[in-house]
Amino acid sequence: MATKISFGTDGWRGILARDFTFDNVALVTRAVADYLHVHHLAGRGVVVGYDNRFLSEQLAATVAGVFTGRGIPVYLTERATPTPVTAFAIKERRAGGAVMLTASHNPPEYNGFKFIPEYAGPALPHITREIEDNIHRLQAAGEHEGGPAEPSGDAAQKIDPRPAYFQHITKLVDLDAIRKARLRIIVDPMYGAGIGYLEDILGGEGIEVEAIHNRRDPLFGGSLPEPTGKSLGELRSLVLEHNAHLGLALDGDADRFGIIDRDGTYIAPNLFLPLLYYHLLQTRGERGPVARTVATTHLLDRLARAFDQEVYETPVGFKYIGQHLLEKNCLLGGEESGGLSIRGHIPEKDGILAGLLAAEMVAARGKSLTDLASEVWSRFGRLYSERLDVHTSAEEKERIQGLLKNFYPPEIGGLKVERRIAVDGTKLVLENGAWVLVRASGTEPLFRIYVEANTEDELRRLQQAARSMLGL
Ligand SMILES: O=P(O)(O)OC[C@H]1O[C@H](O)[C@H](O)[C@@H](O)[C@@H]1O
Repeated sequence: MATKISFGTDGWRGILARDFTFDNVALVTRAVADYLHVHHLAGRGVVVGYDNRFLSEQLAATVAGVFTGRGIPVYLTERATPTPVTAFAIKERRAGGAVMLTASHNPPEYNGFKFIPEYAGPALPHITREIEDNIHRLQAAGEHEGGPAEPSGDAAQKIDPRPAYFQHITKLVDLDAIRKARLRIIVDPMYGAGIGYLEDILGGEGIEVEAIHNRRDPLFGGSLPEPTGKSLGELRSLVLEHNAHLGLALDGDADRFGIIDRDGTYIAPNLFLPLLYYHLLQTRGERGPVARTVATTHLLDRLARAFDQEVYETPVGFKYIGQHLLEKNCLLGGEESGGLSIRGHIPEKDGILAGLLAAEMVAARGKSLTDLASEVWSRFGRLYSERLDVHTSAEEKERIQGLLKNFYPPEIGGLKVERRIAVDGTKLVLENGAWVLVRASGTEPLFRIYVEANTEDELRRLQQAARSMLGL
C-alpha cells in the first residue's frame, strides 16, 4: 500500500525503513521535480543538503540522482550542512530551490525531507499542497512501486557552501566587538549538522571558543538534539567550570538555538527574542517591525509599542515568519520554539546567526544576558511564559479539537476574556494582558498549551484552569 506522505509544520518526516524509505524519498523528489518544471525553476538547478543522521548522505545522493535524471542540475553539499546554510546556498547560486534531508531535533529513528523554494525560506502551504498533489498523482499512477533504479548522485556538482555563508554572516554580526570584549564561548552543536560552524566562525576571528559534542553521532549521545534547558546540562556545567561568558547550542540541523548565560541560566527563546529586538532597536539604533507567531511572547509587542514599531502575529511555523520578513521588511522575526532571523539574512531560521547575535549583545553592552533581561524588565515589565505539551489518544484529539472550535469562555482563572484569536488553535487574551493558547502540534501527536502571565502564580492558575476546562 502507498505510504501517506504529507508535509507538516515543517516538511515531511517519517521513521526510517518504515515510511521514510529510499523509494518514498525518490517519489517525493519526483513530485518536487515536477513542481520545479511547471514553475520554470528547473533550469536554475537545485541545492541538495543533508544533516548528520543515519543514511542522510545516501538519501541525499538518491535525491540528487532523481533530479539529474530529470534534467535538473544539482548542487550537492560535499558534507553535512545546516538547514540555514543549504537555504543560503540557494540565494548565492540563484538556484530554483533546495531539498534538505533532516528530521531536525526528532529522535534518531526519524529522517525528514524539507523543500525550500527559491526565496530561501520554508515552503508555504500552497507550495507543499501542490507537491502533495503531485505525490498523490504519482502514487495513483503506481510510481511508488519501485520502478527503474534511479541514477546515483554522481552527476551532481559537489559544493562547499561554507565560505560564502561565513562571508555573509560576518557582515550581519559584529565579530570584531566579540573579539575585543575577549569573550570566552563554549559551543554545543549536539552531534548535528552545525559542527564546524560557530566554532570556526568565532575561532577564525581569534575568539576564544571550545566545542563539545562536535563529532557525528546519529544516536545523538542517547538523547535528542533539541537545545532546551533540560538537554543542555553538560554545556551549562562547562560554562560554569570554565567561567565562560556564554554557552551556545544548536539543534540537529542548526536552525534552532539554545543559549546558556554566564551564571548557567538557560535563556528561553521567549526571553532571548525581546532581548535581541531591544538590542537591535536600542543599541544598534535600527528600526523595523517584528513578526512573531501567535505562541510567542507579547513582550515583543511592548517593545514595539515603545519604539513605535508594528507587530505581525502569524500561525506557528517559521514559514509564516519568513513570509513576513520578506514581505513586510521586518527587522526581526522569531518564534518561541527557538527560531529567528533578521533583516538582511534569509527568511529561514538560523541557530548559528542567533548564537552569534547573543555574543554580540553581551560584547556590545559588557553585560550578561541575565543583566540585560533585568534592564528590559525594569523598562517594560516582566512576563512569565511556559508551554505544556499534552499527549492524547486519537479520540481525545478529536474531542478537544471539537471543543476548541467554540472555546470562548467569559473568563479563565478569574480573569475576563477580552479577545479570541483563531489564527492557529484558540488563543484567549485576558483583561490584564495575560493569554492562553491551545493548539494541536503539526509535528508531534500532542496538544500544546501556551500561557503567558504577569506573575508565576498567575501562570500556574491559568494553566490549571485551561486544562480543567478542556479536560486536558
Ligand atoms: O508546534 P508544532 O506544530 O509542533 O511546531 C513546532 C515547530 O516545528 C518546526 O520546527 C517548525 O520549523 C517550527 O516553525 C515550529 O515552531
